[in-house]
Amino acid sequence: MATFVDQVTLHLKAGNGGNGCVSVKREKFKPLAGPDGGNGGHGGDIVLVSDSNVTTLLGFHRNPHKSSENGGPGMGDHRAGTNGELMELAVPVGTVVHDDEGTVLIDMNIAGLKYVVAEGGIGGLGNAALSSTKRKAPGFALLGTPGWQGDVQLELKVVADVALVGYPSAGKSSLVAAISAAKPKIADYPFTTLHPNLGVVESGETRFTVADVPGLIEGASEGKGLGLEFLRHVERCSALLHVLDCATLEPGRDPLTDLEVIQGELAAYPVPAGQLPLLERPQLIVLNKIDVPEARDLADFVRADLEGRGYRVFEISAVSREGLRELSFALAEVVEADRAAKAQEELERPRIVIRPKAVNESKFEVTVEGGTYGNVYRIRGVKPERWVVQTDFNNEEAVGYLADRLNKLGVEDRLFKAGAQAGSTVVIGGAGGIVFDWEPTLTSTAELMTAARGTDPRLHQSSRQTRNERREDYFARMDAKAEARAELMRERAAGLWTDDEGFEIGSGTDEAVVREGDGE
Ligand SMILES: Nc1nc2c(ncn2[C@@H]2O[C@H](COP(=O)(O)OP(=O)(O)OP(=O)(O)O)[C@@H](O)[C@H]2O)c(=O)[nH]1
Ligand SMILES: [Mg+2]
Repeated sequence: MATFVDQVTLHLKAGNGGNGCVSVKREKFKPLAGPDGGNGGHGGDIVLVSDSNVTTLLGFHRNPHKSSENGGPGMGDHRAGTNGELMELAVPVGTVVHDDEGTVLIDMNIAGLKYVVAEGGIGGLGNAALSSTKRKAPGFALLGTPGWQGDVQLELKVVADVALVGYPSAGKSSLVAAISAAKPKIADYPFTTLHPNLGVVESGETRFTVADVPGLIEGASEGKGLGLEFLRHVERCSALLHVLDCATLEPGRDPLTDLEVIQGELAAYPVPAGQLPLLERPQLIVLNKIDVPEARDLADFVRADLEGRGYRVFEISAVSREGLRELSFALAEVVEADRAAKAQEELERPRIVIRPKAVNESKFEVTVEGGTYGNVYRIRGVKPERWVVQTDFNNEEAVGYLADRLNKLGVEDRLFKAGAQAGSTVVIGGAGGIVFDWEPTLTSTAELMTAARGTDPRLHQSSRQTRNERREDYFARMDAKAEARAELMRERAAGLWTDDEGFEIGSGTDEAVVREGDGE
């Protein structure tokens, strides 16, 4: 399917985000008048746009490397860096986008779809934006993150404006060869054409594509021959061109019967939702092989009949090239009209923008991997990984800020739960992620429970009571109190009792006991 399925691998590099700026405002009598470093600009996205005026991926074959603009760096005096310009790449309607593992990212099956295929990097915050009541003049700024970089595959299954349909050996391949520069295989046995061929026709100002496909036979819609396979490929054509063989010697065949059989097959073909049934599209008819005298007679004979049914009819010969000019002009006209109609439709339809599916950004995973020097705790997650990229590790304040952010997200707690201790090896990110020795910050719960290096506090829980032990304690206390109370009562009855604090001891003391028990 070499010529029909157009495939190209794009090497994309979206713009990087600009770095934030560290700057302190200086005034004449106020040398340190607060931070004023501006934010870096965002890198430009690379966006695919399905456009019905584009018919091939040819342009990308010649130029598969695409990169969008970087964001500018932030500057002093609160000046933000410029955002990188977005790059739009127009692709034909029907382009299917795959990632480099072959997973379909999107099928750009209608005009006007926009798909962010490579996201630009995020601009880093400047120190002005990072200042808070706690951190009045940050001595650091965030770095811009790199834009998405990688390969995607574009695959175009259908680019035919005009689909040539007809019986085997009607002369479809010959016709494509005659009106375009395509050089399909031509032979006079059935099903010569095993794969669809595509030819580009230039007629006046108009450039359009014609698809030559394996011949149809009766029963094609039920799977006979190669026809059905082909029909899948012309689902999106704007017009059908029936190629009728006027020189066939096969019994039971003549142009009118052939047309009816082919139309019967086309009618039975289920087009996908949202697309016009094949037979409701413009249909033109060529009566081929009129270089053969009997064929010309037959063509003259059936022409009126076909025109009477409302078709535009062209008598041609793919061999002698008779009638080809008029045919090309007529096809160009039909294609132009269809494009104009589609363009109008596009104008009326709001553009649809599809972003790559949003991952849950605040989620992250901690996994434990065994290593030569003990366990390695790996953190994977959009946010932690981005924050690392944004951090200038030469700047201690910036590293401290990273630790704060990770802590706030709950990374420390999770590390602790996974069994990490002070000094454990922690990696943020996949291969090439940053590696560091973990030092829990003071505010994390981890710190509260952290024990000396080499011990695990959770293994030493003997000092904590079990439920049963606490219950025994409780009853023991109860008994002691009851005993003490009984003793006091005895003493009071004996007139011996004096209370230091002046409280009357009576049944009310029970309350205190109950309240104490609540906490258990
Ligand atoms: N005399 C004459 N022969 C033609 C003409 N067009 C095609 N042929 C012959 O018809 C035979 C079949 O032509 P193809 O172009 O392969 O026909 P096809 O419709 O592509 O056939 P399939 O691919 O099998 O469906 C070949 O031998 C061609 O030389 C024509 O205008 N005049
Ligand atoms: Mg052919």
